Amino acid sequence: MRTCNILSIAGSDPSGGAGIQADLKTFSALGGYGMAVVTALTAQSTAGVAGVQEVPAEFVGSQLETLLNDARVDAVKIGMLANTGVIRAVVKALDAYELPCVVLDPVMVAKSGDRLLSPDAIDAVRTELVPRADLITPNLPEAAELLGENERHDLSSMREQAERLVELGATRVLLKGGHLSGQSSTDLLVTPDGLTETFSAERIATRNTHGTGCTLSSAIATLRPQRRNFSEAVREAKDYLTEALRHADELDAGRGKGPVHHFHRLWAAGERA
Ligand SMILES: Nc1ncnc2c1ncn2[C@@H]1O[C@H](COP(=O)(O)OP(=O)(O)OP(=O)(O)O)[C@@H](O)[C@H]1O
Ligand SMILES: Cc1ncc(CO)c(N)n1
Repeated sequence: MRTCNILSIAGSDPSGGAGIQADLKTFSALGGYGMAVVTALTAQSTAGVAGVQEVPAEFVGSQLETLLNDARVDAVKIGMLANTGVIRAVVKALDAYELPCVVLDPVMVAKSGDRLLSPDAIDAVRTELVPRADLITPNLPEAAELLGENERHDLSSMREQAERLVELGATRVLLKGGHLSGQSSTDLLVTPDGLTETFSAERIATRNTHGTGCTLSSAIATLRPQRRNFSEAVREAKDYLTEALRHADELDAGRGKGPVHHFHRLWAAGERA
């Protein structure tokens, strides 16, 4: 099978734990070929975000047009978009090039608490981007923001919120439970036929969870074209993330909330030997 091209449209995280850096590592680790359109530079470490320099929307559009006039793309992962202008440039490209397998991580706030999306851009995410995605992967605060509701922390309310996000126009919703507490870390997938599937993994006892959301959405985007359906891709993406979390404490990438450990599965398993 030919190698899949996976495009990340996201912000840069110099610490390598989140954003395009995490996305590209994930694409490679799972056998994809990574491409990246940068929407914003952040001055960021494991300790937090010191500043954001947004890429002008026209230049995001120019990056997309230049790339997509040349390259075939099998799946897209969308992360930090910063503002409404950038969202519109991305929407334009999604429509013009009819991009397949769009996984939208509606990034709003970093784990450190710093804002990565202007509050006045939430409406454009909700009305223009959510309906164009094949899958959205909000965490609990992002789901609440998109719905204009309070944040909920129990599985039955999560299911109701995921269903309301489908009513809002999302094709599929993976509502992530990383912000819950307990022995396991559970995410809920609601599909277009209204079915809910639960994905549970052992909760790894580590403070190094920087970029878990970026890693999960990128893993799903990489695996979906290589698997039969989203359900299989999500299951395997979560296994990959849990393994990356299990090895996170082996890294020494800063003194704050460190990144998860991406490693090349094919090489690690000796399959290329
Ligand atoms: N300690 C943990 N052990 C196992 N899985 C975890 C843990 N923390 C988060 N996860 C999983 O990581 C994925 C991302 O969830 P989370 O809700 O933390 O995303 P996020 O807040 O968008 O992440 P970020 O903003 O750091 O990119 C989910 O599949 C969640 O279940
Ligand atoms: C650039 C970037 N994208 C996404 C996240 C999500 O945590 C982050 N911290 N930084």
